[in-house]
Amino acid sequence: MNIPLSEQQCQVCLLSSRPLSSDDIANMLAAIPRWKKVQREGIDHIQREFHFRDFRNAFEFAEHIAVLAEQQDHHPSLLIEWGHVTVAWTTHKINGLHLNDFIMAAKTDLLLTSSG
Ligand SMILES: C[C@H](O)[C@H](O)[C@H]1CNC2=NC(N)=NC(=O)C2=N1
Repeated sequence: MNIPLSEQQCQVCLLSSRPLSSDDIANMLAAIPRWKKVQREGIDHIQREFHFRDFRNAFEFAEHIAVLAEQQDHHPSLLIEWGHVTVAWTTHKINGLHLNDFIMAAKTDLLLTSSG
């Protein structure tokens, strides 16, 4: 029985780890349907835009993500704007997507419900 992504912990990613294949990415995106695969400078990321009523709420949500990132030692790209936070995950060490990125995306979605 698979453990939900949001309940998994990020693993140590080795330099020798290979980025996920397009098929793997497509399969794993099914578990986090609000996220989409994008390219930034030719590198695969998974990205989602969250909407809030103002800047303060956007900033507070981003703060929760920052705490999570420190806990898991896996860090996002965050764009914080009035009413919006755009979150993107990739694994810099391998210049591509890793299971850790999907774990963090699922944990990010959970923050939304817990941070209200
Ligand atoms: C030394 C530290 O563990 C590494 O630099 C971690 C930090 N956070 C990270 N975050 C992301 N997104 N990718 C990484 O490769 C990464 N590496």
